[in-house]
Amino acid sequence: MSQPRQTRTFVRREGRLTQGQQRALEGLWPQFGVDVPERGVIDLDGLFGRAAPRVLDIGFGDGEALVEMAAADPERDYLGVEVHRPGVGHCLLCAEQAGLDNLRVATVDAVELVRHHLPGPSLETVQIFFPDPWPKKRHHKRRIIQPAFLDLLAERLVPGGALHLATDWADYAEWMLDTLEADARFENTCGPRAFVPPPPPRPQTKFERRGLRKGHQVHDLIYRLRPDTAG
Ligand SMILES: C[S@@+](CC[C@H](N)C(=O)[O-])C[C@H]1O[C@@H](n2cnc3c(N)ncnc32)[C@H](O)[C@@H]1O
Repeated sequence: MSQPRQTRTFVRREGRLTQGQQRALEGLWPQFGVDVPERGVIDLDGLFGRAAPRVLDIGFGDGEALVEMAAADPERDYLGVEVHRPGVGHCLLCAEQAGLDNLRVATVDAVELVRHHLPGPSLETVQIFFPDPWPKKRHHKRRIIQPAFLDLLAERLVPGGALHLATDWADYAEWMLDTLEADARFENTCGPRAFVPPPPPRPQTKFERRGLRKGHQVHDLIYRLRPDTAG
């Protein structure tokens, strides 16, 4: 499959905020929010107040699965990035209820965050659960999984770091396989062109439930950055 290089991303930022979400965005931002600088990389040790293995969750939606993962895994730090502000507000409310101190949230374009503001190699895991599928063929170039994005992830992941993807769109699952298997820096942890056998090692997400209700099959893929090819 020939795939275009990624040139720009298409994101939906706004949406109706509940009063609680609006209050959370204002009141809880100092505790959980990441003020991404106009230029330069984020000091992750300073942000989390410690040195620890780090997980980047791209497009966390309402954040409930992300909060569940962070709460169950206090030894690792979780950095979520999401542009849809109601989801961010909901995530902040959940993070406060869970009493988390290992979660931080950014509301910028994930591609820009990874490209310009994350030091490399700094991430033990990157997870992208149910990214926008862009099902029309003429929109495939908008999909976040692209060779150029893998270039960025290969630079930001630590040697041996994991890239965990999930989708409920069969065509996107094949696209992910084609893109990752063509990149010699990444190794499929389940064997060539294999999906992770169910159940996947992660909580169920909101969009996953939506897909299952529509009768979609869910596919998870976990790749590792080969240690000798780390960026
Ligand atoms: C289909 S939803 C999946 C949400 C969540 N992971 C789940 O499984 O419920 C995709 C999410 O990715 C977010 N998103 C899409 N492109 C993004 C980008 N470039 N940067 C940050 N978030 C993005 C959207 O706002 C949306 O909330």
